[in-house]
Amino acid sequence: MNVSVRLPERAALLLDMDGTLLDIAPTPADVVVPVELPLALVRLRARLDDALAVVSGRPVEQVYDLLGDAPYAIAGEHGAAIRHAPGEALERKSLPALPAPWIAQAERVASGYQGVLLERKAHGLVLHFRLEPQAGSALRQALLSIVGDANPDFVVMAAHMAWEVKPRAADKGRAVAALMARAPFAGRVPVYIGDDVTDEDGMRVAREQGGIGLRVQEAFGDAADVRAWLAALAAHS
Ligand SMILES: O=P(O)(O)OC[C@H]1O[C@H](O[C@H]2O[C@H](CO)[C@@H](O)[C@H](O)[C@H]2O)[C@H](O)[C@@H](O)[C@@H]1O
Repeated sequence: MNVSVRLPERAALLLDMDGTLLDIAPTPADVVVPVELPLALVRLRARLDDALAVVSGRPVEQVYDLLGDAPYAIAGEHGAAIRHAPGEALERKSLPALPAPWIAQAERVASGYQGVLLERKAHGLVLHFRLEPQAGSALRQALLSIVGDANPDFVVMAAHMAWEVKPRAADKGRAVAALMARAPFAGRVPVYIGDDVTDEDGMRVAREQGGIGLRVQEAFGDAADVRAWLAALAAHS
C-alpha cells in the first residue's frame, strides 16, 4: 500500500500495539516483534523529542516486555495504568475491582470450550475466541448475563475475536488526555493510530485536541504497512 500520511509539525505519536504495531497472532502470547520495530521507534522518539507513546489494552508490563523503552510512555489496560516515562512508577487509576464471582463464572464459561482463552487483567478480563470463532456470540451472551448490559462500573466491549469486561472509567481517550497533559507531549499535535473499537476513544480525543486520529485499515492497510511507514519516517529523521 502506498501510504501518504504526513506527520504534522511538532507531532506526538500515540500508537496502539496489537494490530497496529504488531501483526495479529493466534493467541496473545504468540505475537512477534519484528527486530526493526524497536529500532524505528527509538529513532522516531528522538526525532519527536520523546513524544512517542504506546497506548494498549495490554498491561504496561507486557508492553514493556515486548518493546522495552522504545516508547517513552506506555498506557496499559486501556488507560487504567500509565507509565509516563522510562523507569517511572506506574500511575494507576482508582478503579473498581472485578467482582470475584464474575471471574469464577467466566472461568466456567471458558472451560466449556477447547479453544477459548480467559485473560485476566488487574480490573478486567477477556474471553478470546480466535481459536474457536463459532463460540463468539455465545460468549458475548454469557458475559452480558454475568455483567448485565447497564452495569454502572463495567462494560462488555468488543475486541478482535474477543470480548472484554473492562471498567467504564478506563478508556484510551482518557489515556491520551492524561499523556498529552504532561511533558514531553504537552503542546504537541497528537497523532493517534489504532485499529480496534477501544482505539476510537483515542482517535476522538486526538482530534478534539487539534490532532489526527487514524484507523489502520483505512489510512495504512495493516500493521506491516504501519511499520513500513514508521521505518520510512525514522530513516528520514
Ligand atoms: O490495545 P492493543 O494493544 O491493540 O491490545 C488489544 C488486545 O490485544 C491482545 O488481544 C488481541 O491480540 C492478540 C494477539 O495478536 C490476538 O490473539 C487476540 O485475538 C486479539 O484480541 C491482548 O490479548 C488484549 O489484552 C488486548 O486488550
